[in-house]
Amino acid sequence: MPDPVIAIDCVNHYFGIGSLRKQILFEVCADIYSGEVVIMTGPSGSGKTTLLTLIGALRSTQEGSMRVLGQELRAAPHHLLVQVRRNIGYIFQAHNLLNSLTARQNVQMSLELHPQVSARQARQQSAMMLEAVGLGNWVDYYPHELSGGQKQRVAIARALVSQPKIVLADEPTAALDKKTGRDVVEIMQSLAKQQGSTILLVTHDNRILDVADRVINMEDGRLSSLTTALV
Ligand SMILES: Nc1ncnc2c1ncn2[C@@H]1O[C@H](COP(=O)(O)OP(=O)(O)OP(=O)(O)O)[C@@H](O)[C@H]1O
Repeated sequence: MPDPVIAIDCVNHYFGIGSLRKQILFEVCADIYSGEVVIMTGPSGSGKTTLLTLIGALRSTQEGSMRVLGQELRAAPHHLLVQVRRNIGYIFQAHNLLNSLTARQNVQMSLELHPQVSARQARQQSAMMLEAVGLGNWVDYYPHELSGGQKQRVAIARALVSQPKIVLADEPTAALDKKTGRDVVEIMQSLAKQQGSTILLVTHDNRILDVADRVINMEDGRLSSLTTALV
């Protein structure tokens, strides 16, 4: 068995201090391997987003071990966290596109963290990625000129253009209708399979569970045993 790209061991997490301190995650353990599409489900407030932000090196791991791409994140210095983040594509429910930039410029932004990619290559790769998500005719449009589904596709293109080893997606279909939501997830799945990326996707949307290789469930801060593949 190869090493997991994400190895979570006995992670606890707390919010608040003093008498307000509250435990949110309880002894969470999971191993996620290269190329896997894993969906995390669970009730609102159960701790899914918290876990995703810990994996994404966006929040400090307090207790336990969180190894991402071979790097221990707990107590890691800032520059190592930044290095890990460069290998992760993030897709959040609020797509966070910059309104003053076109679709292509929004996508291109994530390549600016990669100095080995020239500006010309970045422009070309961004346009190609938008083409891949079905927005070839929309590269020069601004976010306010695009529909919710189109904006979400721009966010996917932005997350995938740098060929990240890991894609973390939090409710990527929440604002979308059934068909668009499914399209968006299938695009993510096929692009990630082509690039060999690992996808961890949080969703309440039962209709997309079949794209997963595995489904894991969070309840009251505890990750329940992994179910076998649904496909
Ligand atoms: N910054 C914070 N400070 C204090 N409590 C927080 C903070 N962020 C989240 N929480 C609490 O932690 C718990 C887990 O929140 P989290 O967002 O991880 O859940 P979730 O499973 O992603 O929920 P949802 O499906 O509604 O997004 C909730 O009780 C929430 O109120």
